[in-house]
Amino acid sequence: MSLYIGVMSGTSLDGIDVSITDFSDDQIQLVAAETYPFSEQLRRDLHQLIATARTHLHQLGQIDIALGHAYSEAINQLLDETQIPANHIVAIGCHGQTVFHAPDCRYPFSMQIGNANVIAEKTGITTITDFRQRDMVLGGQGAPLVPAFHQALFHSHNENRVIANIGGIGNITILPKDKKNLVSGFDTGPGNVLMDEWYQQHHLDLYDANGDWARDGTVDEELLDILMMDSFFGQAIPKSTGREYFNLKWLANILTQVDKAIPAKDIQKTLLEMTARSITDAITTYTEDTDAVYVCGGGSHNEVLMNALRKHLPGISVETTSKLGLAPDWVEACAFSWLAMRTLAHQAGNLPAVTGARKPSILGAIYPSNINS
Ligand SMILES: Nc1ncnc2c1ncn2[C@@H]1O[C@H](COP(=O)(O)OP(=O)(O)OP(=O)(O)O)[C@@H](O)[C@H]1O
Ligand SMILES: CC(=O)N[C@H]1[C@@H]2OC[C@@H](O2)[C@@H](O)[C@@H]1O[C@H](C)C(=O)O
Repeated sequence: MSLYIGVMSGTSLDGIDVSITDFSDDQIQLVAAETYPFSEQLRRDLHQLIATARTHLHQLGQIDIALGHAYSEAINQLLDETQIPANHIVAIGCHGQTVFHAPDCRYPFSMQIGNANVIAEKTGITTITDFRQRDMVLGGQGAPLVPAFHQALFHSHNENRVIANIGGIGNITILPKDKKNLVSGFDTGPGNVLMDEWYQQHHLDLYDANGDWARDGTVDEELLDILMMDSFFGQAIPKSTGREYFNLKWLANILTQVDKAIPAKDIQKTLLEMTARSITDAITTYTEDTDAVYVCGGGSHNEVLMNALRKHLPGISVETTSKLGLAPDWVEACAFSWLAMRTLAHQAGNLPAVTGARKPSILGAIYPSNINS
């Protein structure tokens, strides 16, 4: 056994995904996975930090350490539930919580918090984090990073595949069956983030389960046209984005350009349609002869969204990654355990064709355990 842990808490702030994967004998086998909720306080602090992009350094330090403890507790809980001793785990790959992603400024950076000193100490397991910034030093976007894992796990010689992750933000990986054609991938824009934020304005829950609220709404074509005019959608690749750009302020600004009152659930349905269209436009623009699209991330549970994707991709099969043997909720966490494995093996984790980096690079910072070493 060659067991690695992956930890992902993504842009949706819906919790901490922890996976245990076995990479022995060149296989990629999910052993166990679970999502653990943030405490209400931590979720609120993270949300405020991300939504306002403002903080005191003291508070930032506190949230960084608190999140390190929350990750450690989640990891230790999964080890407890599975009865796997910590010293059977080679390493943890922890994505951390993105609080700001700025790939296109003078000194590009991507800030993930969740202190890895805490994780290495509280779990007794070597921890790897800060996966994005080395790629950015090399001129890359630092994102998306999962395409290399998608290639390792999901590439097929018989089928032209696209993997579509629909988390808070959406991103696709294009996997041509002919290996001579390069694997590519990029962020497509908002996944669930705007739908979530709009839903939270009108309900007490965090998201529109199964798309039930949107289901009864009607797409407002005028609003959709304005939403789709955003320059990010037409921007050349490589590209990546985040909540610092696509957020309620962005939406409010666009709503002022529509000279009429639109019912809230019609806005929800229009946001859903924008997510679907931005993904399917990206697929039709950048691929030829796609046979199948496999969806992962929480958006795969939204029936209305899945049907919208199908409507815009006639003749192409649209399923979830479960069909390929890995449930959609665990793809990102597994990807970061795989990236940790690559780092320890001194192998590159980024794909320059995806991020735009000048060359492949080993990614991440290693925080060695005291117990295993
Ligand atoms: N049953 C469901 N019905 C509809 N939507 C759902 C359901 N379950 C999850 N989601 C959506 O998926 C989101 C979480 O997705 P996921 O965990 O993939 O995002 P993330 O990892 O935080 O984001 P990212 O990939 O951008 O980092 C929720 O916020 C919600 O919008
Ligand atoms: C900066 C950042 O955290 N980006 C995330 C986000 O969520 C989806 C999309 O935007 C993707 O680019 C990336 O996450 C995945 C894990 C990635 O790097 O592939």
